[in-house]
Amino acid sequence: MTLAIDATDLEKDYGDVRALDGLNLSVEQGEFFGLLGPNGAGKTTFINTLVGLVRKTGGEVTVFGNDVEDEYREVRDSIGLAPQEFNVDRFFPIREVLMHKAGYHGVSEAERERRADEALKLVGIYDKRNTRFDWLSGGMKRRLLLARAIVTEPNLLILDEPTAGVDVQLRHDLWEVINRLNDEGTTILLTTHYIEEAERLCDRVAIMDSGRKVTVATPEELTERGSDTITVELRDPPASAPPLDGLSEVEDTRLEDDRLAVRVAGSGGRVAPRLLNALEDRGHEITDIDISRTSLEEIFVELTEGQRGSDEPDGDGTGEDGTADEPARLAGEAR
Ligand SMILES: Nc1ncnc2c1ncn2[C@@H]1O[C@H](COP(=O)(O)OP(=O)(O)OP(=O)(O)O)[C@@H](O)[C@H]1O
Repeated sequence: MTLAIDATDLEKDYGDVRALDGLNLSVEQGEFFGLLGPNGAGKTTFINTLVGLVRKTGGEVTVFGNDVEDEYREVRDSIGLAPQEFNVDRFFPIREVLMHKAGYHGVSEAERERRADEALKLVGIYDKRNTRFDWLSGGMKRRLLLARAIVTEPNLLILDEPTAGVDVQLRHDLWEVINRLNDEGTTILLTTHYIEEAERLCDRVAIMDSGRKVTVATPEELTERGSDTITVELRDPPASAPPLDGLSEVEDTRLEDDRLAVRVAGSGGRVAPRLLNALEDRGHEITDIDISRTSLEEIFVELTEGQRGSDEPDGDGTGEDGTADEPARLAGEAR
């Protein structure tokens, strides 16, 4: 099957700044694909290259087999984009904004109205249909961006930080809508700094840094790459940590009072039974056990931290859009 997105050795220079540095990335049709990376990794540049807002410097990229520059029209008609920035005609009632958008992509007049109403209902702002954009609340503006992206019924929906700065309820509402579209067959490309979002929604994620792909994997595969810590409480703790030579996964053991913390490569759940057996064989009585997993967030930091320090922080404790940084956001965003 033709790939939804296929980028080969993609490059983009903005003067001296190399935003995409030989990016190779492919997204299957029907996938829910996450694009993660610290600020300045090149995510928005990649998206803008797909939709024709940025001209690539080198390499190739196709969307459903169409070259993004030579077959610009076909590509643009197949994509719905909800951008990071609010770039909407501020003075028009939002229903008209959606109808203009549908009209631009060749949707008939009667159909435009139906599509606009359907999209507004889907994102939950139909009662605001006659309100102009700049009179909407921040959360409603995010909903509108999604409505505008889906009004053309695109095969590929691109969401550039769709939930930046929105409250938990709205985030969940948006996830529901996006998930439903994906279930119905729409390919989704999502960039986000919320790790929970990527973990929950995405079939696969690519981690980008400095214009390159660091890795592509399912969220589960990524967390498997980390270390888990098994903490065991012992009734009569020994003076020092017991040797665990038979367990090849063990990376480190620490004894603090009656608690033995054992760091293991991969899944702690898989190692725990053998660890308990080994300890019992040595005569230790176990009174409690706890397994803590490495989070995807920690893996992300590990994979991208080599690049830290190359960007200046934005200095005022807010992201680009002025929304407050939150602890759950990924490294890079909260710097
Ligand atoms: N129009 C532009 N002119 C010059 N440099 C640019 C332009 N747009 C982006 N850049 C630079 O290109 C690099 C990649 O930026 P990009 O916005 O693609 O990153 P990003 O991964 O989307 O970041 P964020 O997570 O902050 O949105 C950065 O160094 C940025 O400063």
